[in-house]
Amino acid sequence: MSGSGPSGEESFIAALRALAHDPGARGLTDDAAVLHASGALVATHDTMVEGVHWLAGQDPADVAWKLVASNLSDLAAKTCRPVGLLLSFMLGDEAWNTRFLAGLGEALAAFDAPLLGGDTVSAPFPDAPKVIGLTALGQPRRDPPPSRADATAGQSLWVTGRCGAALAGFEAVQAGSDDHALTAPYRRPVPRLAEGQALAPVVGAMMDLSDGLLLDASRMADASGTTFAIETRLVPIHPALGRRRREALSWGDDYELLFTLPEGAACPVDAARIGSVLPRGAHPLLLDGSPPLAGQPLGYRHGI
Ligand SMILES: Nc1ncnc2c1ncn2[C@@H]1O[C@H](COP(=O)(O)OP(=O)(O)O)[C@@H](O)[C@H]1O
Ligand SMILES: Cc1ncc(C[n+]2csc(CCOP(=O)(O)OP(=O)(O)O)c2C)c(N)n1
Ligand SMILES: [Mg+2]
Repeated sequence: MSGSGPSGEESFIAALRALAHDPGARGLTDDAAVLHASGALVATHDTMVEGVHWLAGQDPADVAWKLVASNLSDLAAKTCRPVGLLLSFMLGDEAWNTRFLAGLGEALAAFDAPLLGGDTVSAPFPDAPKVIGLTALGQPRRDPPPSRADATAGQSLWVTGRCGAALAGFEAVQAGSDDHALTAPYRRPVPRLAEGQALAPVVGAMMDLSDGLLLDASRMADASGTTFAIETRLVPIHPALGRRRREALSWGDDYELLFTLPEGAACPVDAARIGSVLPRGAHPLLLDGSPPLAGQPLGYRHGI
């Protein structure tokens, strides 16, 4: 250590040590973590950017929670239990770092996810927009785990939860609401880990939603070379979005599971049947029998 007291980086890593109990983390004192894997490992990474994924004034504890939850949602879609997380963190002021650590600790405990390591860097100037990332590793219940490409004609199409819950929460946060039940789906989404694992024996294709049901469904249809016929009235919608169904289906940030089941198979988790898989036609999606109107966004896409 140079200088007198600990740096922001050293203080932050010291605080992280209290959250990194897994022996593989080596007390966050080594160059790298060590995993003893038997069988397949699933790996995913998601980045979050201030102003893109969260509002500047939000509680950093919620930001930490959502970073963990959005990554674990990808693991859930591959039927995994989490076996390790690696955090990429940009330091803020002391209060920001402290609240982030609090939310991180809550999420690690809630989802039984071991923190194994990561990296901590300074911001280039005070109040620079933050960029944070997380890598998540998981062990799937099934090998190979389900893919986005595993949908076949004749299967039924299902989704967990209610679309539009995150948009309703986002608008409430923007409006300064302190209604925690309304804002929670945006601030603190809960990854469908138990559902993903319970679906392992029976599921066909599976993916997690993040960019909006319509865009993600069209990606799954494309990946599997099929067409998805969705009956939009069957999609559960958050009551606050009752009159804005199309937005609820395309805004995104609802970390739910979209999956297919063999025709006639019973669904082992709480989910809604929203349509069926057809042989590939001219379009990836049919909504109530017709392709979506051109020019209306299907979901959230970066860089446009
Ligand atoms: N910068 C990158 N480097 C390597 N692979 C990437 C990068 N960005 C995205 N991918 C890969 O592209 C695929 C689609 O990514 P994405 O749309 O972000 O998936 P998800 O919605 O599940 O996070 C994934 O396999 C992901 O790993
Ligand atoms: C401040 C703010 N504005 C807008 C949104 C909406 N939004 C931003 S990114 C995104 C989609 C999910 O993020 P992405 O990086 O595409 O996740 P991935 O698909 O890689 O899991 C949504 C719905 C938000 N979450 N927060
Ligand atoms: Mg991604």
